[in-house]
Formats: sequence, structure tokens, C-alpha cells
Amino acid sequence: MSLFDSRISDVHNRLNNKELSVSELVEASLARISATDSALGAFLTLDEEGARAQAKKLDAALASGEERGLLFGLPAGIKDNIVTEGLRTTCASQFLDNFTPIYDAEVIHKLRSAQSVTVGKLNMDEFAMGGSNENSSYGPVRNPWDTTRVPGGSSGGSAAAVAAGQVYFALGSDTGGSIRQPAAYCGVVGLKPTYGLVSRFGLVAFASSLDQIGPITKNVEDSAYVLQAIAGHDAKDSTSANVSIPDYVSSLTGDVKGLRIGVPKEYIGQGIDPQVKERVLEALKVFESMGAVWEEISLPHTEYAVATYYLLASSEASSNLARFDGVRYGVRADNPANLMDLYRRSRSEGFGSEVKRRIMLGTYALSSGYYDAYYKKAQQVRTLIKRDFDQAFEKFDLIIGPTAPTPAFKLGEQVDDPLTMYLNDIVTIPVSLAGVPAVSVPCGLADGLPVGLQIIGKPFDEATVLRAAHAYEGQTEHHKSRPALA
Ligand SMILES: NC(=O)C[C@H](N)C(=O)O
Repeated sequence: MSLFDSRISDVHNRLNNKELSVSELVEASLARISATDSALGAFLTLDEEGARAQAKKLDAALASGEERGLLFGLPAGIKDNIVTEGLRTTCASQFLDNFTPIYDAEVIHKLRSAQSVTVGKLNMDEFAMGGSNENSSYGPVRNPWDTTRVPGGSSGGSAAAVAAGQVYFALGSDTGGSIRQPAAYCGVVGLKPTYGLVSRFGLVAFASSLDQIGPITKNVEDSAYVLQAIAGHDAKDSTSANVSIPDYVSSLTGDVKGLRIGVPKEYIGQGIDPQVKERVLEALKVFESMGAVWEEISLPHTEYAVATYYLLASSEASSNLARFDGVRYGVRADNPANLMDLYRRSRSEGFGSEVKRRIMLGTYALSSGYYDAYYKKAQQVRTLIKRDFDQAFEKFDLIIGPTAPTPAFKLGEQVDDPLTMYLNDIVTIPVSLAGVPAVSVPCGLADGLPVGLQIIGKPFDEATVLRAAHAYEGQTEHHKSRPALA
């Protein structure tokens, strides 16, 4: 068994018993990265020196018996749209190729307090726009289960790095599925928290009303640990919720007897691969065997979710990305004739084609004369989608379905077809628009590729989502299957 197959609590026991040191953990992570990353392309920046120095410090703390943080000594990878002081942060965009932040995101600050070790920054779709990691300026990430396939996106590097045992856990960000879909494709656990639970301070904004940071891990218990470390109110993020944070780790132990589960017929109907549907139905049987009850429900506005998302997310992106003008950050066009020329050329040369597509779409939707028909209408539909969830949660504790309609597809298969690419998020996007929490857990294979089960909960009820996921995991072996490259 590899070091990276054991749970956080097991690693902590071994550190306690002096069977293992933090330096050994960090060396194992760096060795694994050097052995596998030329095949995967998960890392954009490695901080070997920083990681080794931090490991030394933590080993000294261990020897002196100081109190330890929740994630003590665990090598972690960070999606490259989360700013890290002194460590290059590119958002996988050539626009930010030379950008080194001068401060840490709040989640990085929290990881520091929890005493994990950041080993580097992870590849992604440029500015988190994409579902395959093929929109990175630095080349795609490959799926550790089959390197001819995509790892999903936009947190593809985060999911692949965890699946391949390069790091213990990773942070990703999810706007319309970017944590859950790559977690599903790579056979790992990906949690998108309730909007507002985790601070967005220092997350490079894509669509501010949707973006959330969350953990990608090998199992549900570890997910609870990482969430525990990063959740909580932050005055620096005006949308951060001031709610009390439960003990996620200890609430894992309850059972799921009597839990009421709704299964939207729209999530297992047309467009869903039959094998994916089969795996979901098998998972529901496991829940039944544990005493939960489920019935089919309807979330009637599901069919409008993808269109609504691409109007709203692109509108917000067009506004957020206005700050990349060639003056304030990153790359600047050579010898501009005047200020307009500097803006125009820096943006034309700096952004990739998907980012440009979203900026144009969003600018169009927000422009006068079209605003009411597109942006405002999409906001109204978002409310209807949110109401579907509110109504379902009056009767049910959880909603369950697949995370993605198919398993991982081949590299290159959908790059020229943005609409097909957008439809991969058909069952993650409604959850994002409603702002509710959801986790993707492995629920078996289809043609040798992982399938993800999506467990969706009430706002700020991550404890129930994780408890159900943990109970399911305890009854199955799916999370133990490992990719060829692990
Ligand atoms: N960012 C996300 O959550 C993924 C989604 N596929 C998008 O491109 O917007």
C-alpha cells in the first residue's frame, strides 16, 4: 500500500508513533511527482525548496511535542487560481505567466494554520473556464486511469494529482462543476461547499456569485478534515457566510437510517450514459440496504440550467476579467501605439480562445438593449432553479444522481465543440446555481473508467452530505480502486 492510500488519521497515528516523519512524507510526494508528472502534466509550479523547509520545521515541532494542526504534515497541491504569496499563480493563462502574488488567499492562510505542506500549484483550464483541462496555456492534464483521456476540468490538475498519489489532498474551485466533474472522472472525492462557506478572498474571480473553493481527496473522511480546516467566516469576503461551523469529522459517524433521498428523473434520463445510470441505481440500492429511502422526483427547471449558467457566468467573467488590461497584472503588449492599443493587444495576445468566447458572450448579454432579454432573464430563471431545490428539500434530506453524464472522454474529442463540452456539466450546474453543497464520490467503473455519484444537500448541511457519503463508502470498495498510474 502506498503512503498516499492511507487516511489522514492513519498518517497522523504513524507520525505520532514516530514511524514516519514529515520530511519522509514530503520526499515521497516529490518523488511521486517526479516519476509521474511528465505523463500527467498536473503541476504548473513546484516549490520543492519551500516544501522541504516547511517539512523540517514541522518535524522539529513534532519532536518538541507542540500541539499539531488538523492537517499537520500533509503534502498538498493548490489549484493555480488560488493566490500564494511568493509562489507563481498563473490561472493556467499565459497572461499571468509572470505573476507572483504578494499575499496569500484566506484558504492558504487557513492551511498554514492547519500545518499542511504546499508542494506546488496545479494545472487547470485557463481562468477555470472549461471541463477537460484542455484550455490550459501550458498543455492539458491527462487522466491517470487512461492517459489518452481528459481528467475533467477545470480542476483537472487537482483531481489527477490526488488520483495519482502525488499529494495527499488538493484544493480546487467549482463554478459550475469544476471540482465535482474532475473528481468523478479521476475516481476521487470532490466536495463543492455551500456558496459562502469557504472564503473566496484570494481566489482569482471567474463568476463571483458561483465560485467556491473545496477539497479533493481520496476518501470522505479526508474531505471532512480539509473542509474543517478551510471553512469559516472571513470579513475580507463580502459574501462569506457568518455561520457556525459544525464538527464535520465527528459527525461522519452517524448512520443514514431513515434518511429521505430524492432522485431527480431529469438526472437519470435522456443524455445520461446507460452504464452511468446503472452505477447510480446500484448506489441507491446500497443506501436502501442501510435503511435510507428514495423516490423519484422532478426538478422541472433543470433543462434551462446550462443556458442560464453560460449567460450568468460569462457576464460575471466579462466584468471580472476587465482587470487584465496589460497595465496592472501579467503580460503587456510590446511597443503599444497608445493606451487603447495596449489594452486591445495585451488582451488579444494574452487570453486563450475559450476565455475570449466567454468575455464576448458575457459582454453581449450585459449590453444595453440585450440586458433584459438575456442577463435579467437568466437571473429570473436562476431563482426558479433555486426554488426547485428549496421545494425538494422540504421533503427530502438529500438529492442523489450522477456527477456527470458520461465517464472521461478522449483528449481532443470535444475541443472544437464548445456546446457538447458545456453539456458535460448538465447535472452539476443546477446545484451551483442553487448554491447548495454537493460531493462526488466514486461509485464504480464503466468500461474501466470511474463514475461519480453526486450527493447534494441542503444549504450549509455539509455534515449530512459527508455522513451519507461516508456511510456509502463504508459499504463499498469503489474508492479503493486505483488507476494504472497510481
Ligand atoms: N468552471 C467550472 O466550474 C466548469 C465549467 N465547465 C465552466 O467551464 O464554466
